[in-house]
Amino acid sequence: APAHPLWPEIERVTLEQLQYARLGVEGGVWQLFAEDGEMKMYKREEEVDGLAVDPLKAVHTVKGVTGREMTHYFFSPDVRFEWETTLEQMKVLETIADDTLVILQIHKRVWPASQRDALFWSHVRRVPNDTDRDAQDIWIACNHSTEHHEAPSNEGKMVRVALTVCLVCQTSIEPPADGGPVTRDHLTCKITYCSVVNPGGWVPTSALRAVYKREYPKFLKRFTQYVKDRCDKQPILF
Ligand SMILES: CCCc1ccc(-c2ccc(S(=O)(=O)CCO)cc2)cc1[C@H]1C[C@H]1c1ccccn1
Repeated sequence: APAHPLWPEIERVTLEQLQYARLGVEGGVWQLFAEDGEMKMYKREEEVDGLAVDPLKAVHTVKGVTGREMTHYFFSPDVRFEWETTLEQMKVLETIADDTLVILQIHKRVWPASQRDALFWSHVRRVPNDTDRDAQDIWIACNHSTEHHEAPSNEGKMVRVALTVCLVCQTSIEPPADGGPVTRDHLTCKITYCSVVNPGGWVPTSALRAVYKREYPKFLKRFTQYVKDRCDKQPILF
């Protein structure tokens, strides 16, 4: 593993997020707040110092793509502006490895919140499926707030959010009955997207919850459609 000061935290948080995502939405603590076809979005209403920091968990099933493809496009900074509509600026501050970056993002102002930025490490990895041997490997992309000497101290111009986000994907293949080649029609990707965003500065709780209710379903729907469109007619990446 690369000898980088962040590496132990990246390893720990990524594996913690994988376990957290795999818990699903049991326990009756998750409140379904949005549904669109296969996509189901849940939240828990929590406040930290009077700030709404509502953990979010979404589950979705997408046909025709693999978990590797889904997490690749989520991780890749080169395509982020294609699907992330709330992004205003983005800078890769450090490339720790080809699967690990430090990124500074400035998000568009989302009324009534003032403009915010997010500084986080971003990591993507394949995790062998330890429960079901003949299943495909699991892929996880994880973004977690960090400090970085390269990040311009925005002299109080911007409020910095704290976030932990993961996208966990499990691919299944239903091989064609006639023994023919596996095509995208035989692929199903089960996705769990988890996010906890601390807005970093006070936002009216009801207004922030209205923003989440509007932005998160739009975000996940747009992102997954973007990946389907990108992968269509392309060779499958397992
Ligand atoms: C006051 C807080 C503003 C605010 C800052 C940031 C984010 C946010 C940042 C990163 C990620 S991601 O999943 O890592 C994809 C890479 O961008 C998702 C969400 C969300 C909100 C809140 C506004 C909500 C929202 C939710 C979903 C998409 C966009 N915005």
